[in-house]
This record gives sequence, structure tokens and C-alpha cells, in this order.
Amino acid sequence: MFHTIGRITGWTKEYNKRLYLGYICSFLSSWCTAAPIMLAAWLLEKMIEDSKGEAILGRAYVGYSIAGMVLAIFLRFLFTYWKNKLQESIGYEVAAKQRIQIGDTLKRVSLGYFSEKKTGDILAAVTTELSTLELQGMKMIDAVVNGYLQVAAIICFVAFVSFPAAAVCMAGVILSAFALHGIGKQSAETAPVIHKANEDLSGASIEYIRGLAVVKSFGQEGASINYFKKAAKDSKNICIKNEYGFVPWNCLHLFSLKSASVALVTIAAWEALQGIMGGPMFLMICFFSFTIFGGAESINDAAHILSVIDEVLDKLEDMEKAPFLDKDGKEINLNSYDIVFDKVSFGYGDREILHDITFRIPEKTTTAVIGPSGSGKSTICSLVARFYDVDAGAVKVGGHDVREFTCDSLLQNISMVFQNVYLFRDTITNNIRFGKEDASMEEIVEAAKKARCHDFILALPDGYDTVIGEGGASLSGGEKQRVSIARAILKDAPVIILDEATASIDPENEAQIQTAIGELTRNKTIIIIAHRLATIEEADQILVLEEGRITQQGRHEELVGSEGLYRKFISIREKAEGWRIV
Ligand SMILES: Nc1ncnc2c1ncn2[C@@H]1O[C@H](COP(=O)(O)OP(=O)(O)OP(=O)(O)O)[C@@H](O)[C@H]1O
Repeated sequence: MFHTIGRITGWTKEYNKRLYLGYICSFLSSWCTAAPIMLAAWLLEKMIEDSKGEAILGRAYVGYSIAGMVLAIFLRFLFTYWKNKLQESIGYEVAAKQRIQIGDTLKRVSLGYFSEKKTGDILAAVTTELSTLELQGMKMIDAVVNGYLQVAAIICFVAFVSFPAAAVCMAGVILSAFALHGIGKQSAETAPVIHKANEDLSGASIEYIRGLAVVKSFGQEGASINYFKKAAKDSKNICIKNEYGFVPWNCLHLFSLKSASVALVTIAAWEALQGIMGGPMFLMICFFSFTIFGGAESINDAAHILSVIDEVLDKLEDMEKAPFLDKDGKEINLNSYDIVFDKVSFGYGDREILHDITFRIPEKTTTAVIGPSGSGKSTICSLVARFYDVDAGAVKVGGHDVREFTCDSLLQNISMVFQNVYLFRDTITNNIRFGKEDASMEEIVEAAKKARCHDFILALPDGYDTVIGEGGASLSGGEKQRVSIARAILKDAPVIILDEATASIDPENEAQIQTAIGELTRNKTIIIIAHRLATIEEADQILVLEEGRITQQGRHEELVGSEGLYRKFISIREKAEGWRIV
């Protein structure tokens, strides 16, 4: 438990001054809670002595005592207010920072990381796990540290009056600490299981929601929801089983504290009967017996939750340690933008996809990559943008190995336009501005006009301020693609990677997209996964990819005359597009 508190304070390092000042306020607040009872007992004692004629109780004494009580009550609220003000927001501040840091980390890792770590795991880390830390972390530290400080403050008061009574309180606290140790140990064993169940539930939820359209179209609601229901059920069962395991430890914890309260009153009563302790002090101890362990009683929850947080911290630290692709990268300003693949081999995991590939794309030329599905076309594009690192050979842009750059410095030279466009749940303006953070409204409209999306944007309810659904759900496929082209036009990167649409887009939309692409690609170095005959025929160079190898390379006129996949491919495309070889 204290180990986890140490880890959390390690995370909140820059806020620890506030944390420790908060503890001091908490301790002082506990003293101020006990002081009025102590003063009342002292006053009562003096009044009894006065009534017996053993001492004279002056009015000033009464006045000072009552003033002291009022002051203590006032100070108690003041210290509690300061404590809350100092400590309450720390969890939120640390979690917010951490989320941003994880976001930065994810931007710099290889895309392979996301295959190993399910999206559900990452989502759980950024949402539920950081929320546990943000909402519970500080509260639990508060419960433990302030709970014990409160007990310590009152034990100090009790020790003034009776040492044996204070000793029995200490014994109760020590015995309860054994129970807390048991709770912590059990939590440490069960936390990973619960954690896994939560991750599975997050993963199942994401898959269920993402796959809803497919599920509905195949009428398979039953099968899909079963996986989600099973994950929800498993999570519930594990949590209930886990809670039952804590019952004996919780009981032992409460039993030791309640027994200590009873023992405290018993010892005080015995001392009062023996004449060692006066009646008022006995009354004071009776009052203390109700409140003394109040703060410590809730520590059992803290012991449990802190173990869960320990596991959360493991996960977050693990995520922070994700290897950066560009940890040795430099900011490089390029003078030329040719692309070279030099004996590149690459595979996802152990399965090699590209085998010893070599080609060069001269600056400001267009290279069309064609080949059967699964031959590795998209993989080539991913390697140019360094979404993954090659296993052998080198990919170079402007004469520099892509491994020499920081990710940001490399990607500022590259724009990518995919078939499956992702737009953010934000205004159209901000989605286009994503290409250039400081773009003015005029520049955005200019880019939208070039990308042939200005007219449809103006027809939307709020024009450029229309907020589009997550992933661009409220726009058609063609509209989404044109917005993504506007974004790329605005970025004005010298290297363009394009995945030409294969999906059946209506001729008008296709014509608009082609015009938009024409605007985007003027005077750029272009690598295009091509499907349209016109694109392929106009390309300066065509790479024919078969099973991860380049089997043909050249211009259309050179390739179409020789036997090979290219000829077959062209003839199929011609049939599909209703054209004939000339
Ligand atoms: N992230 C990934 N993890 C593992 N294997 C992958 C991954 N991405 C692609 N592959 C595999 O690598 C091979 C090449 O994929 P790639 O997407 O590059 O082919 P492609 O030629 O672009 O195909 P298509 O024309 O169908 O888009 C395929 O067999 C695919 O299953």
C-alpha cells in the first residue's frame, strides 16, 4: 500500500509540494477536531472542582475556553478547505498531462505496436485506467495518509491523559494493518485478472460498435452481441468473485479497530474507577472512542484500490516505454525529394511481404504501383512514410535514409490520401486545417475550391462550420475523399502518396476527384497505387508488383508490348472500363 503511494507521488512529482502542504493542513485539522472536546473536558473538570470548592473557576477561563473551542472549529474548516484546495485537482492535472504524453508516444511508435497491443488495451489505458488514477489516486492517498494522521493526532491527545489507553489504540491500529496487508496482497493477485476482463470488455465493445453496419447487413445481430455479452458477463463474475474474497479481510480490519475502541473505553473506565482519571477526562475518552478510528476505517477500500492503481501504473509505464521509431532522429530539411528503395525486405512479424526490392522515383515524377491484391502495394507506401521500419535495405527520401529523420520532420514532406478517409469529429474547417495548423480561412477556402468541395460545403447547414460525425460519418465517400484532398492541398507537401479509389464512385464524383487530384499532384513526387487506366498510362514509371517482388518496371508503352502481368492487368482494366487496346 505504501509502496503504491510512493509510486503515485513519483508520478505527481511536480505537485508534491502541494501534496505535502495538504498533509500538514490535514494533521492540523485533526488536532482542531480533537481540541474542542479536550477543552470541554478541561472546562468540565474545572467546573466540578469549582463546585466542590477545590478551585475557583474565573469567568475569564470560561470565556477563553469557549473562544478556544470556536477558534478550533473555525481553524478546522479553514485547514480542511486549504487541504482540499491544495490536493483535490492534482489527480486531474496529472492524468490530463499523461493522456497527452500517451498521445505523443503513440504518434511516434511503429504501427506494428497497434497490432500487438489491441485497440481495446490502449483505449482502456487512456480512459478507464487513467480515470482510476485521476479520480481515485489522490483520494486514496488522502484516505490513507490523512486517515492515519487523524488517528495519530487523537492518540497524542489520549496519551496526555492515559498512556495505557493510547497504547491499546496503537495495538488496534497495528492489528488492522495486518488485515490491510492481506487486502493489498489479495488485490495484487486479482487486479491483473480484473484488468484483463476490462480490456476484453473494451475490445468487445469497440468491435461490436465498429462492426454494427456489417452485422446488420448480414442479419447476424445474435452472433455479434454474444461476444459482447460474454465479455460483460465475465467482467461482472470476476468482479463479484473478487469482492467476496475481500470480505474476511474487511471484517478483520473493522473488528480490530472496533475492539480497540471498546478496549479504550474499558481502560479509561477502569482508570476512572481507580481514581487515576477524572470523570471529565473519562467522558472525553468516551467521545474520542467514537471518532478516533473514523479516518482509519475507510483505509480498507484504499488498500484495495491502491493495489488496482499499482497495476494501472504498471500498464501506463509499460505504454510509456513503447519504443520510439525516431528516438535517434534529427530534424532534416530536404533540398530534393526523390524516393529510393534500396534492396528493401520487410515483413509483418515473421512473414516476409517485400523481398529485396529496389527502385527509384525521380523528383517531380509519377510512379504508378500496380499488382494483385496482397502483393504489397500499400506496404511500400507505409514504408515511405516510415509507419514501419524495414528489415533489410533502406528507404531514402531526398538522399536521406528515412531512419535519420524524426517522424514529424519526415512526414512534413509527405501527404497521404487513402481510399478509406478518416475525418475527425470537428468542423469542416478544422478538418481541412489539419493539413496546416496556421492556415487562414482564405487559404482553407482556396484549398477546398481546388479540391472541388467548396460547393457541397456551402450547401451544408453551417457551411464550413458544420461539425461532421466521427470518421466523417455524415459525408458521402466521394465528399470525404475530396475533403481529405483539400487537407493535402493545404499541406502542400512535395511528396504525395495516393491510393486511387477502387470503390464504385459515380462518374460525376470520380471526375471531381480526378480534378482535385490533378490540383494536388502538380509538380510533386508522386507514388500512386493505381487502378484507372488513364492514371497508369500517364505515369512516368510503372512498377508491377507480384508477391512482394517487382517483376516489371517501365512506362506503359514499354510494358504493354511485352508478355507478363502488366498486359493481363491492362486487358482486365480495359474490359472493366469498357475500353480496348489500340
Ligand atoms: N498490419 C499488418 N499486419 C500483418 N499483415 C499485414 C498487415 N498489413 C498487410 N498485411 C499483409 O501483407 C500483405 C500485403 O498487404 P498490402 O496491404 O501491402 O497489399 P496490397 O497489394 O496493398 O493489397 P490490396 O490491393 O488488397 O490493398 C497481405 O498479405 C496482407 O495480409
